[in-house]
Amino acid sequence: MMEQDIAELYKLILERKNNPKEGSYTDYLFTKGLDKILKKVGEESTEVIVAAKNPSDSEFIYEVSDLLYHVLVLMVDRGISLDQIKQELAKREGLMSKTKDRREINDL
Ligand SMILES: N=c1c2ncn([C@@H]3O[C@H](COP(=O)(O)OP(=O)(O)OP(=O)(O)O)[C@@H](O)[C@H]3O)c2ncn1[C@@H]1O[C@H](COP(=O)(O)O)[C@@H](O)[C@H]1O
Repeated sequence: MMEQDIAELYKLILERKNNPKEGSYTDYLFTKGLDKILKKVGEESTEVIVAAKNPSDSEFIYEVSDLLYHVLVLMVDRGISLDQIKQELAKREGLMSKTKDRREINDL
């Protein structure tokens, strides 16, 4: 479900990139360009770090959502798809399980 929602948001952001919509914040970011998007990713990352130290779950969830959105905007701007991230993670899954097996062998 979560994966689907993120894919839907990615698609909508991509749609904004391809068909700019007046008044859209996403469009504003694409118009400002990469440096502005990077600044937002930096700011939102800091806000996640601050919120993580605060006991309020709702603030943390809010800031993670902001960061996630801005990272998706960055990916679209750089022309990177969700599938490319999935492939990288899947590759690691294979590598990690091999590393784990090796560790288990060394532990014998
Ligand atoms: N998920 C988001 C989302 N998360 C955060 N934001 C915006 O990110 C901004 C973060 O707030 P800040 O105070 O840090 O920034 P700001 O002062 O508004 O603006 P800056 O000048 O600092 O960039 C807010 O304006 C939020 O509206 C988002 N804007 C859009 N979306 C989704 O993106 C899709 C496309 O929406 P439009 O951009 O409206 O077309 C829709 O599904 C939206 O729900």
